[in-house]
Amino acid sequence: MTIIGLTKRARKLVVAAERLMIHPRTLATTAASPPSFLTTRVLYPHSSSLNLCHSASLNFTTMNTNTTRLDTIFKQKKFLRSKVRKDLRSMDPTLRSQEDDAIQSVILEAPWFKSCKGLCAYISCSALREVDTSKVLSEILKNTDRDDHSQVSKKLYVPRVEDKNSHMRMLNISSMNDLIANTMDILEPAPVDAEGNERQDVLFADEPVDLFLLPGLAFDKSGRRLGRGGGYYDTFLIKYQELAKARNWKRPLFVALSYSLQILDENVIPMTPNDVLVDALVSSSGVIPISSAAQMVSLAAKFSLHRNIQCFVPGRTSREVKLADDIAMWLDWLI
Ligand SMILES: Nc1nc2c(c(=O)[nH]1)N(C=O)[C@@H](CNc1ccc(C(=O)N[C@@H](CCC(=O)O)C(=O)O)cc1)CN2
Ligand SMILES: Nc1ncnc2c1ncn2[C@@H]1O[C@H](COP(=O)(O)OP(=O)(O)OP(=O)(O)O)[C@@H](O)[C@H]1O
Repeated sequence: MTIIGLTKRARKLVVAAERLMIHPRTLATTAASPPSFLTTRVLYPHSSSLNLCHSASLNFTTMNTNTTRLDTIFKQKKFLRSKVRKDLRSMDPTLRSQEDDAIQSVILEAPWFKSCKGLCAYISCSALREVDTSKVLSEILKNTDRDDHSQVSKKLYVPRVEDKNSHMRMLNISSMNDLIANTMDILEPAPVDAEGNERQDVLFADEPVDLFLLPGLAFDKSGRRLGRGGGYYDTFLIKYQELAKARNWKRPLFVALSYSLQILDENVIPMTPNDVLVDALVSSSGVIPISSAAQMVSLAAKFSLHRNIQCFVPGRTSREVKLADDIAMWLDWLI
């Protein structure tokens, strides 16, 4: 890739990134047109009768139609969840463990992970057949404990379910001993630590997090994510996006962890306007960047590698090396 070629491509990405910063990444605001399944006749069963309605009953009919449409989407989600759960249950344990290791190695080596200073991650639950996060978490916590600066020390927040109305908090932990099993048998932090101090809630922290590592049942390469149906994550991600916008913080990267069998064809995962798209997927084959923000990160990583090689190419002029340095700095600033 030439430097000139890179700047042109990078410029396009900046425009895309600016658009991304203006619009939060919910399906309602980012999709140029509704996904095909939202416009099919199946989901608009009463659309032909709408024209015949008296205007006074139009609102009621529209509400009814929307409810029917949502009901259908939730039914489709439920059906898909059962299918993926079944596939996960019959996944070969050796393959699962290989994918767990590969996914975690990809994360630990990723520049966006190495450089991140704060993140929200889930505590994987083997009974739910979730991609394992134990190695990633122990790397993060090892670093917090030892204060060994071989990598950036990271502040870790993990989920705690507060009630059944999709209310979840992300609380700071510094050790796996801070966790206890909840009624769903998922490990989560108690609201107060051993000294009786309230744990820090990421929504009240002075510093932003750069990254979310997200669980889910199914994903696709356009960023759709099917959760477990509680609405906890979508509600939280929207709240965090609003907070970041109000504080003028850079929006964190939303990265979902996925076994290969959980990556479905595009347009198969039904979506509602409240569903939040992810920026990237990590599978055992590597990172799949989706949003322009994620593509920019991946581009910067590739360029930084390219630059390191270019600096040592005999015959490279100091002007070219300087230009490469400037672009790398510019990309660092941008992402
Ligand atoms: N590890 C982890 N922690 C998490 C989540 C998650 O998905 N994974 N959450 C993400 O929201 C929140 C908790 N939400 C959850 C929602 C459903 C189930 C669950 O056990 N679902 C069963 C089916 C239950 C049913 O339908 O009756 C399942 O999926 O098999 C667990 C957690 C917060 N913490
Ligand atoms: N038929 C329905 N009508 C209205 N709301 C529903 C219906 N079925 C489920 N919900 C609610 O919609 C919310 C979001 O459900 P959704 O399927 O988007 O969750 P999810 O994306 O799988 O979960 P999460 O965000 O935790 O990963 C939940 O609070 C759920 O209770």
